[in-house]
Amino acid sequence: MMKKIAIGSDHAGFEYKEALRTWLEKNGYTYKDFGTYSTASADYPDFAHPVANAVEGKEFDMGILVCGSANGVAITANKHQGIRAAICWTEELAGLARQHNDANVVCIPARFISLDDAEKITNRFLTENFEGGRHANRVGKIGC
Ligand SMILES: O=C(CO)[C@H](O)[C@H](O)[C@H](O)COP(=O)(O)O
Repeated sequence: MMKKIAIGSDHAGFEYKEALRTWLEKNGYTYKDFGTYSTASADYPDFAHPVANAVEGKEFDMGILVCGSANGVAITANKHQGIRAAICWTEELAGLARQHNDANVVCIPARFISLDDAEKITNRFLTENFEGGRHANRVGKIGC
């Protein structure tokens, strides 16, 4: 069964979010777009909190957040008890965020990576499995 995805960005991530929505559609994912809906200046917590709430509430399986550096959306999402948000700027980091950290939100720095890399990161994050074992113990100690 395909995962249900919550996606959001601020203005700096808007164009990549739009492209990632197309990528999600092409690849058969169901998603909800939590905004922003234009390149007008916007505040990343207004989109990161709703995406985090949707994943935390188990309405969606995973989240994708995009802003300029990915720092703002990651800091915001990680305020939520059930969220493990990881900033990923390579495919390998996306794989590790899933394998070792069971991350459930990927945070993409649109101003620092290519769109092609953002798509590869998204694909890896959504398809990689958590390894469990020693990592399950460590993730358990995070407390979320
Ligand atoms: O992480 C961020 C903020 O902490 C993001 O990179 C924002 O997208 C960035 O700050 C937006 O900057 P702008 O100068 O308002 O376009």
